Amino acid sequence: MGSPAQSESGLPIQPVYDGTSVAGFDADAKLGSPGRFPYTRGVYPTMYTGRPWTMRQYAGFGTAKESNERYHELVGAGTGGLSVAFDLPTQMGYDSDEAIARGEVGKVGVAVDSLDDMRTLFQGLPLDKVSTSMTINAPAASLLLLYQLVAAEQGVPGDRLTGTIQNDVLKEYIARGTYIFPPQQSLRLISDIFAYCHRELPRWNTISISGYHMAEAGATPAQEIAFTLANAKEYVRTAIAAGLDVDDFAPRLSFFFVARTTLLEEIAKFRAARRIWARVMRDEFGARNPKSQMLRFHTQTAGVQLTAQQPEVNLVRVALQGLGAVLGGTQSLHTNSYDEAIALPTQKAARLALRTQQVIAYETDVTATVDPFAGSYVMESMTDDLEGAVLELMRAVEDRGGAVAAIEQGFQKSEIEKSAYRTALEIDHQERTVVGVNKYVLDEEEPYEPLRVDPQIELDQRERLAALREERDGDAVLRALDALRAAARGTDNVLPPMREALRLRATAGEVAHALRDVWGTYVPHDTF
Ligand SMILES: CC(C)(COP(=O)(O)OP(=O)(O)OC[C@H]1O[C@@H](n2cnc3c(N)ncnc32)[C@H](O)[C@@H]1OP(=O)(O)O)[C@@H](O)C(=O)NCCC(=O)NCCSC(=O)CCC(=O)O
Repeated sequence: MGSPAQSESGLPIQPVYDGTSVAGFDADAKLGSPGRFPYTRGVYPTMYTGRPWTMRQYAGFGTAKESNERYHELVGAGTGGLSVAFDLPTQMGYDSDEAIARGEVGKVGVAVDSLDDMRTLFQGLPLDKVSTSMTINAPAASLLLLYQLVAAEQGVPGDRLTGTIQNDVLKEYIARGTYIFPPQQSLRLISDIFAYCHRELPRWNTISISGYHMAEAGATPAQEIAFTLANAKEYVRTAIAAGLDVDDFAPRLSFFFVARTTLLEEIAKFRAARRIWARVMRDEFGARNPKSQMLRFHTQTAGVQLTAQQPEVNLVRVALQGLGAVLGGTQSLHTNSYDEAIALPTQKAARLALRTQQVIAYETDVTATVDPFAGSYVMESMTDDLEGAVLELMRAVEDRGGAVAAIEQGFQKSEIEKSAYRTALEIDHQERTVVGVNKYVLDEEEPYEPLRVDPQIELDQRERLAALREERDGDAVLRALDALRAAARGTDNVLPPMREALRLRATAGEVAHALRDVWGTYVPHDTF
């Protein structure tokens, strides 16, 4: 027999697996049936034979008006859910007319400053029918409340709204960077959101606990799952300590992972993650509601694996990555556009990305049966191996005092950086093949015309803000922001006064500043 290869997590992959690889395998305990504890085989009994995953393409750029047009196009092309990308100032809690926002307005997503922008963003989209994901973290409460206010204007009550806010600040400290407040205050705000949604928006997924960005920063699959589940445990612990019942909020926790081109390990990763989470929730937190034990997740194909060289090859990579997500039982999927390593996707590239999902869903047979790899020697062995590696890393986080303490010690970040460095060296030394980059290189590439965001939109956005500040009742806004500060200083849920301020057309930036006044901001203690 040949020597074992190494998986992305550094685990051996044997050239041949056989019955001895799974000797003593207890199928009842490890797999169960689909839709039953420990959910290894998927969270729903019928999975895609009952309903396909949600095709949810992440999009947004420029102004609310331009993004609204892109959403109408996507819905017209057959996408099943919306996914909003916000620009950096919005994600950092600044308005488009602040000095710090200059040059960034509308660049990596849409600029949303106020109720007026939110209304434009969803013009003509019935919020009782479409489910909407918003990639927003530190200012998640504001954007969610603006969405609720717009829905109310459409006559849609909170209990009809479905969607997700990312709201996962712990991974922002580790990998993504759009944090505002220190960890304790961030966790308090997140618990307030859980409590508010339980009362007002019971079908809303209150958080999307994300490994994706850690993976993009270089985390291995085992690190991605371990650090994500460790963060999830921190959120659960905080909410329980704040007096919430685990079965009141845990059914609405959701997750978000990457899908790489290494298909087998990725499928094993999703299966292992479901099994681990089900046991954590039942055995460590005493969750009784099966929905609290189900790890439901969104997947995005790995952006970091896309190349600027020979960009059309990315279409092939994305198809393989998307296939892995589906074979792993994802609930929702974003397939990247082939030009994303270069710029924002063009309309044609965005459509092709959606078409890729449609081919997997409607032209292959992988949706005809649930968890097709179950019982395969290699798949069950790799699922077990990954489970072991993930549990070991989760223990390492616990040994450091849990996710927040480990973040403050720089643990997750430095582990991820080591992995990223190893991968970069392997590519440089040609130990890892990247087609078109270190092998099969073309001497001359065809020119490519990327999408560019018009700088005029920043000026337009500033004008609209100036008009808003002129028109609204400024004194009422100031009073509402004072009421928000008072709630932040005490223990009352901050969302009701925040909603009132936003309804009076306070901007998202003003709301974030009011909270900064009371809570301060987070300064990372980087250890290098
Ligand atoms: C839970 C998920 C993962 C998926 O929710 P969805 O609504 O799409 O799917 P779902 O909940 O599985 O299914 C919808 C409803 O159909 C039901 N259903 C589904 N399949 C079923 C089946 N086979 N049998 C019976 N019922 C079924 C479910 O129970 C549910 O109803 P009930 O609810 O009544 O039970 C959610 O959180 C989500 O949509 N997340 C998306 C996150 C996202 O787009 N993130 C973008 C990040 S982009 C990013 O960060 C990029 C990088 C960057 O910016 O840095």
